[in-house]
Amino acid sequence: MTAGGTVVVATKNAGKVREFAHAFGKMGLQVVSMFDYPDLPDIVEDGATFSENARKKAKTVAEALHMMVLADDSGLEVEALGGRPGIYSARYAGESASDALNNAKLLDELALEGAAVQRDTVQGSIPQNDSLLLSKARFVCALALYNPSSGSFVEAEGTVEGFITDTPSGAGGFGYDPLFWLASHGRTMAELSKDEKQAISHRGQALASLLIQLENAQ
Ligand SMILES: O=P(O)(O)OP(=O)(O)OP(=O)(O)OC[C@H]1O[C@@H](n2cnc3c(O)ncnc32)[C@H](O)[C@@H]1O
Ligand SMILES: [Mg+2]
Repeated sequence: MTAGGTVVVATKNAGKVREFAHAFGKMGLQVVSMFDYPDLPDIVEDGATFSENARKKAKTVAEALHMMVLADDSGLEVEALGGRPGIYSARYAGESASDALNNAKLLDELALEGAAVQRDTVQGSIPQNDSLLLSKARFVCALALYNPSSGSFVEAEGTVEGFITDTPSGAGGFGYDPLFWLASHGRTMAELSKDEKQAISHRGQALASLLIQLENAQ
C-alpha cells in the first residue's frame, strides 16, 4: 500500500485524514491526501453503494498519480429515517454542507418523524442527563485500495451501531460524531479519544480488516 513509507488516501475530508494519519502513524507510515495534490480533478460520487463510491475515488486518483491509492466512502444510516442519509451523508443538507448544517438537518428530520427510543429497550448505558435518544443508527465505512499496475482492488467494510441523541456532545472526531451515542461506552463518538474511536469505529474496523487481507496476501 505504500510508496516510500507513504499512504495516499483519496479524500478531501480533514477528519478522515486525521484518523488515517493516527492509525498509519502507529505503523510508521505517513499519510498524504487530496489536499497535497490540489490539481486532481473533483470526483463525482455517483455510485449506488458505499463500495462503488470508494472504488471510484481510489481508481480515479490512482490512475492520475500512477500510485496505489486508498479511498474511504462512509456515512450514517438512521433507522427511523429508513436508512437515510446513507451514501448522501456528506451532502445531506445540500452540496458541500457543513457538519453543523448536516447535524441540524438530522435533528430536524427526526423531530418531524417524532422519533424516540424507549430508554428501557437500550442495552448498555443511556444518557445520565435528560437528553433523549431519537433513533437507532449505524455508521458504515467502505474502504477500497486500488493498484493501477495490476488493475486490482482490495476492499473492506466496517460498521458500528449506536443511537442518535438530541443533545450534541464532545469535540473529537468529525461529522455526525457529537450526535452518535454509544451505549457500549456511555458517551458520544465525539467524546472518545482517537485510540478509542479507532478501536470501535466503522473506519477502524474496515481498516483492520483491510490490513489482515493485505498481510494474508503476502
Ligand atoms: O469523499 P471524501 O473526499 O472522502 O470526503 P467526504 O466528507 O465527502 O466523505 P464521504 O463522501 O465518504 O461522506 C461521508 C460523510 O459521512 C459522515 N461520516 C463518515 N464517517 C464519519 C465518522 O467517522 N464520524 C462522523 N461522521 C462521519 C460525514 O458527514 C462525512 O462527510
Ligand atoms: Mg465525498
